[in-house]
Amino acid sequence: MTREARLFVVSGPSGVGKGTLVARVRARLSCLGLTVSATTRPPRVGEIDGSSYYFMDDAAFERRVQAGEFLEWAWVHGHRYGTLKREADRLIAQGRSVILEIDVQGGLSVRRAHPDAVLVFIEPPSMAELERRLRGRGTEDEASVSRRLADARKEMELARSYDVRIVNDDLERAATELAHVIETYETNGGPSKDVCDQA
Ligand SMILES: Nc1ncnc2c1ncn2[C@@H]1O[C@H](COP(=O)(O)OP(=O)(O)OP(=O)(O)O)[C@@H](O)[C@H]1O
Ligand SMILES: Nc1nc2c(ncn2[C@@H]2O[C@H](COP(=O)(O)O)[C@@H](O)[C@H]2O)c(=O)[nH]1
Repeated sequence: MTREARLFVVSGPSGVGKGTLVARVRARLSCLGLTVSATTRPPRVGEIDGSSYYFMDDAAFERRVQAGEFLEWAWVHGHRYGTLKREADRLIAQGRSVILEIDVQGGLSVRRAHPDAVLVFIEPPSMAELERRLRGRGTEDEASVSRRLADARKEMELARSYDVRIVNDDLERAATELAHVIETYETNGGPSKDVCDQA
């Protein structure tokens, strides 16, 4: 059986728990790659350039857009965010499946470029719980919380275009569901053990 890498897009409103879930799943499926995005958003305390994001100003981002370096990019909550082609290509070249943790506009662009990508939407148990998580994280000022909650409603309307929807209620249960989705879609295309051992 031929074994090939797959692209998995994980989207959902800001604060729903995508990063937390993906970290859990990667601890279980150690071969899974995760792209580091580029953004014009200023770094938060503790974020590291090249690891959390590639932080860049508008001019640098625009130069990369013009040079065709992005697999996808979008305006999200007032800033630009994008996946550099080389980020995904580097991981795919290693034969590993790859997760892109990106917004819905970006997810739909990825599907156009890679029709076999699997799009997973993470939903909050309720809007009240989403707000609690976003505020509880302590990273956003009041204006940013309001903007992200307003954007959340629009993003959730696009969830129906996604292949799979997972409610992140109980973290452990949701992580098991996401890991199961990835393993299921990888059945005919998962990376070989050799690839994972070398990753
Ligand atoms: N199932 C859960 N139950 C309770 N709290 C959760 C759960 N999942 C994540 N959280 C918490 O919610 C907050 C937001 O999570 P996280 O930063 O992973 O969200 P995100 O979707 O990646 O956000 P963003 O898109 O802004 O990067 C964190 O404080 C995290 O600990
Ligand atoms: N289209 C893209 N969206 C992205 C990418 N990386 C992140 N994101 C989205 O941004 C929001 C906000 O992130 P934050 O770090 O400022 O909280 C996040 O929810 C993602 O949906 C990307 O490369 N492309």
